[in-house]
Amino acid sequence: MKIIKFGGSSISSIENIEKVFSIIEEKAEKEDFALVFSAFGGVTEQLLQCASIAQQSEESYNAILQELEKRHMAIVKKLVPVQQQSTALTFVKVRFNELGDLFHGIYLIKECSDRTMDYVLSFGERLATFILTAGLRARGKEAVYLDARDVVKTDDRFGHARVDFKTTDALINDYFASHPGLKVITGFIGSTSKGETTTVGRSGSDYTAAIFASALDAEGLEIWTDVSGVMTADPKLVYAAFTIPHLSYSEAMELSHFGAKVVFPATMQPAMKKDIPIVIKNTFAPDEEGTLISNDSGNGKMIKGISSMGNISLLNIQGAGLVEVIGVSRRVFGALADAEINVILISQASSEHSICVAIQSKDGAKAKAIIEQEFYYEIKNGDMDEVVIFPEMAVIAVVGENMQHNPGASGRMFQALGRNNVNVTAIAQGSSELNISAVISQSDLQKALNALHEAFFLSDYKVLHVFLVGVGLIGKALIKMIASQQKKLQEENMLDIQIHGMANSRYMKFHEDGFDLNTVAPPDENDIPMDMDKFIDTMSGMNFSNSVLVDCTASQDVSDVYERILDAKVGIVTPNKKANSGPLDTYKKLKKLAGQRGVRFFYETNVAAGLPVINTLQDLVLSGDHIHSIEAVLSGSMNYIFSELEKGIPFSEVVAQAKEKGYTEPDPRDDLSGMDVARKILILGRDAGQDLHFEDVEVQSMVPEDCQDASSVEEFMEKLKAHDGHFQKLLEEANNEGKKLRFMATLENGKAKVGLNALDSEHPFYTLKGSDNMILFTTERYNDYPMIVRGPGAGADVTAAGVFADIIRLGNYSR
Ligand SMILES: NC(=O)C1=CN([C@@H]2O[C@H](COP(=O)(O)OP(=O)(O)OC[C@H]3O[C@@H](n4cnc5c(N)ncnc54)[C@H](OP(=O)(O)O)[C@@H]3O)[C@@H](O)[C@H]2O)C=CC1
Ligand SMILES: N[C@@H](CC=O)C(=O)O
Repeated sequence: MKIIKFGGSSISSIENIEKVFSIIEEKAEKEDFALVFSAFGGVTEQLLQCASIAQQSEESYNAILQELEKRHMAIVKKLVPVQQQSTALTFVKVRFNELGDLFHGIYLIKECSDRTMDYVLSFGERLATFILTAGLRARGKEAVYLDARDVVKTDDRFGHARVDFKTTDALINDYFASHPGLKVITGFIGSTSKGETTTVGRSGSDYTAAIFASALDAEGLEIWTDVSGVMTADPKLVYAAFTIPHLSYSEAMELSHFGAKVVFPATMQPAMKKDIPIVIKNTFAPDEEGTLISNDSGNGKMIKGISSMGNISLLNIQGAGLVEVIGVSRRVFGALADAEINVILISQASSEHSICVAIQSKDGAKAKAIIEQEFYYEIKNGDMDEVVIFPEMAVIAVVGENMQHNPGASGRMFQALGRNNVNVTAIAQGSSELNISAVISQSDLQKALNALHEAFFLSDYKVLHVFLVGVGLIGKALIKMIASQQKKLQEENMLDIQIHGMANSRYMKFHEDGFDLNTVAPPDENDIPMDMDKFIDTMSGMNFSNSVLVDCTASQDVSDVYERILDAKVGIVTPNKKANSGPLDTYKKLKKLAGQRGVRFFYETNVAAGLPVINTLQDLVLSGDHIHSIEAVLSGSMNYIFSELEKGIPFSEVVAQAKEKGYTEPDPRDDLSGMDVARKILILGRDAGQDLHFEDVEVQSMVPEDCQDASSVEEFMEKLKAHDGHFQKLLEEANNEGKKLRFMATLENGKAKVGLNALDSEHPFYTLKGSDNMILFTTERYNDYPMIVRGPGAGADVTAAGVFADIIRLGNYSR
């Protein structure tokens, strides 16, 4: 025999009741059981509401009561055929008459005692169970209504009465022995030895079910609700949370204590004592496995779930005068207990200098006052500091029986929190090693839960949360590329890349669950006006673990916020060269900060788009090589321009083509002036370990003087036409000597040079074509022949691919 309980949400409507009846009918073919029901969904709350209104001497409770009566009558009429309705309709009518009288009494005396309230609330379960019994009978079941008050005997602590198990067990067994058929039992209620109605506290119907299961030595207890069992974390905060298939009683208790509200600890006690397995099932997804709670912990996973509790305040009681003074804890906890303040977590360092106590925020001010009163003289004498209260905190706890004697859980927990910039204010772990709890700021709660969830349950699976600034040529190509690879990365590389924010210079938009990258369009006037501070605030507000800012702009304003971003332990990936080619101090500061914060700052595409130049150079330096010189063609657009010029196309036209093909900077003057290449050689020099300043780079500009100040790119392109002859002449001069024009950068002896060179056929750059780049590293190890990197060095796809590769690398690093 099993006990099967359905909660209020499972029977909140006719459609749901039909689902419950189908489950019951299917089960009845296979096994023997008794049923326990709660009140119909929402009824208990409405009865409480009526009582509260009536106490204020307002008659408006009548309207609610009438609605309730109508609802119950309507359910009877739907479940029971007309010929059989009279008993159930009469039962409902009589109960509502009684309720009307009761509320009138409360209305007259403006008072509703706990005793009266229990009686009021009992109507919810009695009405629902009676009606459902009638419904089952109408479907041909031999169903018997059992008012639990006849068998569940309690003391008279109204509201949370204690069960007299000896009497109750005997009465239940007698009843079951003498009543054949399917017993349909009211949850939540009992009665005193004098016959007064009582309720058995929070989640009382679950408790009733456990009381019956225990009394009857049932083979199992099933609790059917609206969720598919106990989840690894709160699914509202952790979207990757999943149902835990198997928990021990202790694990379930720990999890429920900290907010996994599927089962309530006290509920389990009677079942636990008799070793009766409890299964949590979902009425709306009956085929799902649910959670089994039994005396063993199931699989060997170290951590079973992560729970949390918000609205916590932390009291810090400290002072030199507390050290080695016996009785301080007794006084602290005695004072709090006297004031009926529940202590959620305690932490005291062995120095005895401070005691931290976590309590509910609502008790914060009172607790502070009480402790300060208790230690009035110590504070006055300076032996103790004033009590400090940290509001808006949360407690998170990782729970699992297999942590016992198994090192590593706390290491993984605090590493995950630290890596995601979550500050831990207090820690507690009992010697049972069933849970490790930490107090953190409430604002970090979601991030912390996700970070821990990933660390313990998805350690092979990583979610990377991308915030993209710059949705132009490169940004758009990047989105397309991620969209096309997203599924493959998820399935084959366990890396889930989601874009949650995007912005251009005018607008920004966000999506908590991640944009659909196949359909998303750049932000426009229907979105939010762009404001970099607000962009960062929204990003921080989303509080994701593993976030990365991807800057696909050429903007100084955006690179100016990198310090803030890294400081907040958010990684950066960027093709934007502004930060690394700005003041040397900034370059150094960003590198240092990324190291200190343990986050990644990747900028492979700063030089030669997707070609592996930065990584190669950094690996050379890290492995102890010394860079003697760098000789390079670093501009895809300039190489394209000067190689296409050879085909006899006018200079201004090839510049337009380079722009059209996406090789140039947003403003092609950045390329023609040599600035873009100057930035690149500066970055290479710095990554090679040299303290280079922009002034150390000698730059030859190709921008004709009268074009430099053109007020727009269009005007510049127009003005350039007048100089086609000049560039044609340069080309002819080179060609006449059997040479080709290449725009190059060199770095040697701490000096960099950028400019146009005529090179003969012996030179490695002579054969370069289109947007090719080529970089020759002459180093201590690569001395006789330089190390060479060559390939297309500009263009939307190769650049986006480089940015994408950096993003993936960053995702893999944070595993
Ligand atoms: N093209 C290439 O081959 C390569 C390019 N790069 C680098 O990639 C970066 C992007 O280049 P590309 O895509 O061609 O440039 P685009 O001009 O096509 O796009 C730039 C994007 O940045 C946005 N933007 C500009 N300023 C801001 C700001 N202050 N705040 C928010 N968004 C801003 C623009 O918005 P809006 O549309 O509103 O102006 C636009 O969406 C540059 O740094 C470039 O040097 C690096 C390697 C190769
Ligand atoms: N404009 C640049 C591309 C990005 O760095 C180039 O021409 O190489």
